[in-house]
Amino acid sequence: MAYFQGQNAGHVDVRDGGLQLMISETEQTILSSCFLCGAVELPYHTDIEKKVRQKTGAVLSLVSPGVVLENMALAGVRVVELAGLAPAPFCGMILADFGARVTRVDRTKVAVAMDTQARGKRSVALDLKKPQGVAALRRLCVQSDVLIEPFRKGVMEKLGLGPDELLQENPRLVYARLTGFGQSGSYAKSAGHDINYLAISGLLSMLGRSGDDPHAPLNLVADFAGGGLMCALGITLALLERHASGRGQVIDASMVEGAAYVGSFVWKSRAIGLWNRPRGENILDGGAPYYGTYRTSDGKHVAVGAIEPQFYDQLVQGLGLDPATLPAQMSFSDWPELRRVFARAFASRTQAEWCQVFDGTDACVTPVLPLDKVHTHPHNRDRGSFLQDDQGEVSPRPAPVLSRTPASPDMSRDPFVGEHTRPVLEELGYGPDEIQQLLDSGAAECNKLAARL
Ligand SMILES: C[C@H](CCC[C@@H](C)[C@H]1CC[C@H]2[C@@H]3[C@H](O)C[C@@H]4C[C@H](O)CC[C@]4(C)[C@H]3C[C@H](O)[C@]12C)C(=O)SCCNC(=O)CCNC(=O)[C@H](O)C(C)(C)COP(=O)(O)OP(=O)(O)OC[C@H]1O[C@@H](n2cnc3c(N)ncnc32)[C@H](O)[C@@H]1OP(=O)(O)O
Repeated sequence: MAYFQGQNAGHVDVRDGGLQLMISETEQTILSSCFLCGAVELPYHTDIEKKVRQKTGAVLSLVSPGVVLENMALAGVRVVELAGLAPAPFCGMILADFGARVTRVDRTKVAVAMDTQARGKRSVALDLKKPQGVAALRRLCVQSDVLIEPFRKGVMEKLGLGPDELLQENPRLVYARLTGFGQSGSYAKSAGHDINYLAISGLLSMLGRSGDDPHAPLNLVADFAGGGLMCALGITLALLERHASGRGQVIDASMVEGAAYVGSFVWKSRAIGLWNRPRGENILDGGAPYYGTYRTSDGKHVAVGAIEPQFYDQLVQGLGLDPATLPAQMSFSDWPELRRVFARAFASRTQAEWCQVFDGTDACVTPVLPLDKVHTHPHNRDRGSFLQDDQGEVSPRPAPVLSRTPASPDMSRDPFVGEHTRPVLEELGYGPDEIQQLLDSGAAECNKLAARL
């Protein structure tokens, strides 16, 4: 534990292998591994935080008289994310939020990155159809802990970048393959998107209103819950296991299976009769009048989840209804009538008025908030559940919150394609002439932020 008592730090510079803190005229070097372990007391300085976080994934927190440098959970983990569509970028963002250094490999000759989940990442542009581009990626993977590849089965093998090759060169590599259908099976080489994977998982057949066709909930379940998030879990598990074995492994992350796994409750609760009615007529799929949404007099909505009798009683009371005049809560055949009674009641007041009635009770009634209102709702505001980045964009904070080493997402602007090609190639040991040759051949591309005219 290195202390610098009471100094007003000049600034910090992070070099490979340690932190160099220039304090007034004295330069102090804190030798530590890249995996900054433990805590280091440092005098607080405004720009230290951003530099240290961006370079090491460690987070500074202000304590008197200095700051404590705590690693984020994934500090020191080096991730290569091959640019793909929504799921892989989400996986990369999760890892970056929790301290990993994520380098996204973009295609060259691409004006704008498709990655809208790019915070905290670096971007290198390599043409993997050129041998030098493949060679650069191989060198990057040798010096990395994780590779996330978002392509259909067989693409990486065609490029000579399959698991056999890369794990041969780096046996510690966690090689994550995020696909829709997995690395085997008759659909393995087929194109698809979230809704296709959700359909094959079985879950889509359960989603939708009574009498309507199956309806996918955005592209949340297969792409994100069963895809990017499940892949991040697999990577974390493999990294944990590597501490014991010292070896990497291949992760076959199929979004069909990830979505189905997320939905295990549906399979596991059929025996208790939770899903034995047609789609949209069960308790949790929109069938029950006490588990759904209702329009209020101002055209907004409230969500009702009053399942248990003791909560249902508070719902009825808050609505000002006489229980004696209502059919039994679990009388399936009376659910349409009960829904009409609730709908009439909710339509008599505004959303805000119903919040005054139900906030603080156990009636399980909450306002349906639009995206641009969630961060100002008192509950979310008090917890800081949504963040505003340097560009003013609001988005969810990383979850879950770790008490001692919480995620600290980088709130600066997203990288543009090829922004970090040169520094990354230098880190890999390429000299100026070699880098120039890569650029001249088109195997790599460096881009600078276009001047704002
Ligand atoms: C529902 C979601 C989809 C969300 C995506 C949307 C957010 C966006 C989709 C379309 C966008 C809009 C559109 O682009 C038009 C506008 C453009 C404008 O600029 C912005 C606004 C737009 C409206 C734009 C807005 C949005 O961005 C969109 C709406 C999902 O379900 S995503 C999940 C998809 N599935 C998977 O990820 C499973 C695994 N992957 C696959 O199965 C396949 O990759 C996939 C997705 C089927 C695509 O197949 P494809 O044939 O295209 O590729 P692959 O077979 O994987 O092969 C990759 C080839 O690329 C080569 N390659 C890769 N990296 C490099 C490199 N650095 N250099 C050179 N070459 C490279 C690789 O070698 C492969 O080449 P080959 O084909 O020759 O082997």
